[in-house]
Amino acid sequence: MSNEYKSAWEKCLDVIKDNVPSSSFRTWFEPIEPVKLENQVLTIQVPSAFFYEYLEEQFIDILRKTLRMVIGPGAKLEYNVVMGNKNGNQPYTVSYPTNNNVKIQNKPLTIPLKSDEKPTIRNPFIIPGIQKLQIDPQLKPDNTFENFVEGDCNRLARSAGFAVAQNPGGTAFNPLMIYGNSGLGKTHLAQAIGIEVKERFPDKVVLYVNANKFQTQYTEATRNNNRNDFLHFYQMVDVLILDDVHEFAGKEKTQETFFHIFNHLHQMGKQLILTSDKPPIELKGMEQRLLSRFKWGLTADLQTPDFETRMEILRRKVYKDGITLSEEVLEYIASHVTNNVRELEGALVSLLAQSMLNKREITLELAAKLITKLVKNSKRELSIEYISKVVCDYFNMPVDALQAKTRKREVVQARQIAMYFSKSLTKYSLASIGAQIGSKDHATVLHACKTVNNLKDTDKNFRVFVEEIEKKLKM
Ligand SMILES: Nc1ncnc2c1ncn2[C@@H]1O[C@H](COP(=O)(O)OP(=O)(O)OP(=O)(O)O)[C@@H](O)[C@H]1O
Repeated sequence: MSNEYKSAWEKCLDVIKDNVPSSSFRTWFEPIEPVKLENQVLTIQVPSAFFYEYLEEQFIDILRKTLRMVIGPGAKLEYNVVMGNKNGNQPYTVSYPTNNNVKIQNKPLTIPLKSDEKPTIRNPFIIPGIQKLQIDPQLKPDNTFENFVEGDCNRLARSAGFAVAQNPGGTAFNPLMIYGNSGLGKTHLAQAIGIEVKERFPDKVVLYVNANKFQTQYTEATRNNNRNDFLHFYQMVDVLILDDVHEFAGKEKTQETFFHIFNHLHQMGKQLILTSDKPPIELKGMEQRLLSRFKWGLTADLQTPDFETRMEILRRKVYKDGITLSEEVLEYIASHVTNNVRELEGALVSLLAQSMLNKREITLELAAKLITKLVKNSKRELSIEYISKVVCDYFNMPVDALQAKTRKREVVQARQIAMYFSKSLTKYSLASIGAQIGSKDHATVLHACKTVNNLKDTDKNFRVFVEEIEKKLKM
């Protein structure tokens, strides 16, 4: 008698298993625990509010029919939803009835709340007002394969990406990790895969998110006790594109959460696409178990495009914008802006803007004048490694000294200056800088920046060091 609820639920599972895809069964039914069966009301426990909603939204018909078959025509379902506790870590459960008598289409995507509870946040990408769970993939429509110029610099990454798009989750390239310096097309290529998947398989759930946004969402979810919802949301995605994964450096909790999402998706045969500014082996401040997973699939780099590829990128852009430009002007741009596709596009845009503003034809002279200025003023992308090297050279110490666990005054000072310039001259986060310089946390970097600012104001010698290093860095 006491185990009646268990055997009833097992019978239900036998029926459900034959009627839903096996991946759905594993995700949405295996985690359910039967709790009790009283007066034909079966209570089941689900891990989150989101889980409850999803079952009600997607599986209510099969649940209802199965319960009636197994328990009888008067069968009803009730949920115990596990909630995070606002004041501590102990989870607690809240009971919800199923919407047995309510038409699902009319049911809003919210749960009845106790008066003192704040509404739980739904997943951040759902398009409001649409009842069926739909996700805006967050892809920029121009970032297609068609608009991505192929060259020796990107051939491997592009073909791997294309293969993944034909058969997401079904190739050996899982995860596909695309890495390369800034402005070389990582985001474009990763999104091209997403766009192609959506075109070929419109029902697949594709999602692009950059690491910073993921981190912010995770922090919000933790603050609002919605971590389970957050996890479940990401675990539903078929193709997850995570851009700039190096931004996770030093963020242990976020890495841990992503690790679970990664494992779940990979196990379920879902596709992961990651981008980074470095190959996994050079990523600092990342957990080893995460790095080893990054290496499971294919790691492909994007290199600086050669002259021909740069010319083709310019020609396509000019053609797309309906502008005519002489080959010699294009050649001038392509031979002077060499490191970065974003800068190449930027140079072209500035040239067009100048010519429109001054109502002047774009001649080679105008191009030469503008590009010389642009190249001279273009801020070189500084890396944390480069900054560390310049600082250590200045103080005549080996660059490894910054990583040493020492409190020697000169090392601490050099480390603080390297942190200060990394914060002011790169777009890395405090956590990422700390992870790369001496494995410190974000608070240490913040403290370093404050200390350097203070000493610049109060200590003349120190100010001279900082100014001289700054000159070298900006040379
Ligand atoms: N092979 C290419 N063909 C056409 N356009 C390209 C190509 N590579 C890059 N681009 C264009 O260059 C610009 C910068 O590319 P993207 O933003 O993808 O670079 P990224 O490597 O992700 O840079 P970051 O690391 O700074 O985010 C975009 O406008 C993109 O469309």
